[in-house]
Amino acid sequence: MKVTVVGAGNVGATCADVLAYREIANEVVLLDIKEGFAEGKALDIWQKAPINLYDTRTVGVTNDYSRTADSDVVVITSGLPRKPGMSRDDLISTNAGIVKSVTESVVKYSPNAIIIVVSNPLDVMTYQAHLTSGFPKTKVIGMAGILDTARYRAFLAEALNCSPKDIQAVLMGGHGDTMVPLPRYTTVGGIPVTELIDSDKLDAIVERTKSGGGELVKLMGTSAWYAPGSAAAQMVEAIVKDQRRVFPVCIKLDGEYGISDCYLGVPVILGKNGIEKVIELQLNDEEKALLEVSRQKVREVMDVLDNMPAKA
Ligand SMILES: NC(=O)C1=CN([C@@H]2O[C@H](COP(=O)(O)OP(=O)(O)OC[C@H]3O[C@@H](n4cnc5c(N)ncnc54)[C@H](O)[C@@H]3O)[C@@H](O)[C@H]2O)C=CC1
Ligand SMILES: O=C([O-])CC(=O)C(=O)O
Repeated sequence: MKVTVVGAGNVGATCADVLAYREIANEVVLLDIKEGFAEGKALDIWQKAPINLYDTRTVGVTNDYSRTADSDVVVITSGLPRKPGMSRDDLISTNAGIVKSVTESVVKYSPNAIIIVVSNPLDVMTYQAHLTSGFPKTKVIGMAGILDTARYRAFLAEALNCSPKDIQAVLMGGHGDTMVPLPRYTTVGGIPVTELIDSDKLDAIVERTKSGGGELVKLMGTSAWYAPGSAAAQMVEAIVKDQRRVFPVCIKLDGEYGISDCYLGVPVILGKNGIEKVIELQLNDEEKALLEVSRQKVREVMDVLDNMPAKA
């Protein structure tokens, strides 16, 4: 299996590293526009192989897409990260052009790839890549839900003083402050979380999750990369090993949840064909209302893209 990661910055290099040391792919091509940058990162990851004992080949290239030819999966992380004081949506004018040009080059050389978008604003950059690629919607998907649920699970594990491994959760909606964590679908070793924690504490964790990306931007001056890079690698793994994992993933909705023509995170089964199935939960009225707020927010940013020149 061959995987390309576009963008050798913080998230892209972390993703490539996880793909390599966990031997998720046979070959990982890391590509960046900055001369020598991806070559250096890929060489560094390769030089770690004798220490960490893996044999995935990592190759770095500067903008040479011919080297990415026939990739099974392509992860797009190229684009600006936000700085303190910015929202993810503020990145749209720069990142839409980057995601568009990268997608054009990717599809030229890997017409059968599954594309995982990471660049922000995530839901709308998934829209951009879907539009530009012309691929079926099951093969152009966005990474956010695994990261957002991981943050939620990590916060819960801390509050309950238990292993994060035992916390199962699902979250829906856009990758922004209107995301919809779902306590009703959260369990700890099979026990409903609501039986283990006060509702005030749970509400505080839900709120912290929603602004989890911003918390890290404030601390570091740029956005997170360890958990995002690992989350993208986990999606690649589900696809290349046809694991049929159940994850929240951003896709285009066409009637599911009563929503059409919008890119949002929903639980899916992820396997060798990309999205194998969208899982439709029986949301209650409160959850439906929260999802509708999130849909409206993403739709507003999709409209911004729709009004940008040459979006397709
Ligand atoms: N979906 C999610 O949950 C997350 C999304 N992100 C997003 O991922 C993106 C990358 O973040 P970082 O890796 O921290 O940024 P970074 O600045 O460390 O890396 C971005 C890389 O993209 C490269 N690049 C720019 N234009 C390019 C082009 N046309 N072709 C190839 N490479 C190009 C840059 O040279 C740079 O090396 C940002 O948009 C960020 O907001 C970050 C974390 C989580
Ligand atoms: O917060 C950001 O800008 C990056 C991101 O999407 C995240 O870490 O959730």
